[in-house]
Amino acid sequence: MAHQDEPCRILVMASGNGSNFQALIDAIAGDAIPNSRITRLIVNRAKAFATTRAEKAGIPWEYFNMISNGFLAKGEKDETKIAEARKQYDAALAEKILKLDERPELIVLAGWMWVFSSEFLRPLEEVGIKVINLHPALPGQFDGAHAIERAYEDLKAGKIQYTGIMVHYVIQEVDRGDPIMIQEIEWEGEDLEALEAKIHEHEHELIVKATAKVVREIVEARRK
Ligand SMILES: Nc1nc2c(c(=O)[nH]1)N[C@@H](CN(C=O)c1ccc(C(=O)N[C@@H](CCC(=O)O)C(=O)O)cc1)CN2
Ligand SMILES: NCC(=O)N[C@@H]1O[C@H](COP(=O)([O-])[O-])[C@@H](O)[C@H]1O
Repeated sequence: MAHQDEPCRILVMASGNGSNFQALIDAIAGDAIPNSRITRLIVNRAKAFATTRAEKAGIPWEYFNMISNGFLAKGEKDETKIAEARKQYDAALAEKILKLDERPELIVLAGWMWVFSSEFLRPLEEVGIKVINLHPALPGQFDGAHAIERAYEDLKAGKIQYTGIMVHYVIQEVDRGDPIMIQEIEWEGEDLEALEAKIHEHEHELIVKATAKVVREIVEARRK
């Protein structure tokens, strides 16, 4: 448990552009997320631009990938081997995080495109590390990857009248953890590219507000 007045240690995980990671960097610098520090970025894709953002912000980062780090041979198609490799990768990733000199109090998945098994989630839960995720859909609407594209198809088909985004706690069931913050987003007939841009703008605000809320809860819990 961190000392009462120490900054809340946040570890961010990303797989791509990292614009939400950047929103967190900027929010902490501008005190929109008070008394916090991003101690590390972990990416699972070598070309994730999030690493450039980390470099510019002076945040340590590392690349950790199931194939590149030797848990599965490239091109392996055997489902049993893949399933076992995923578990070993997840367990190793959790162990890596738990062994950090600066163990995080909060992990934020900011465009982390990898489904975690209990081999990752359980060891972190056991020591009280919270894991939260930004997802570009409303609870129970479009779980999983490519949510915006799927929402767009249903909007065009008139199956839904609006979409939204959320930040939620991460449990094993993908995108079914308790929501922390939810925001509905109107569709005004724009095309997919414009809708994605609008959603991303709202995401950059929501991830900051939701992270700040969880940080407050963490800091308050230290005092108990
Ligand atoms: N156990 C959980 N793991 C993750 C959660 C979660 O709620 N529970 N949230 C996701 C983030 N996410 C949606 O918000 C998500 C990301 C990726 C995928 C997915 O299908 N990934 C594939 C690989 C896809 C690719 O590499 O392009 C996979 O893991 O095999 C689904 C949902 C983060 N993890
Ligand atoms: N299922 C998870 C998922 O789809 N996450 C989405 O990845 C994007 C990351 O953007 P970024 O790399 O620019 O932050 C964001 O739109 C986020 O909601």
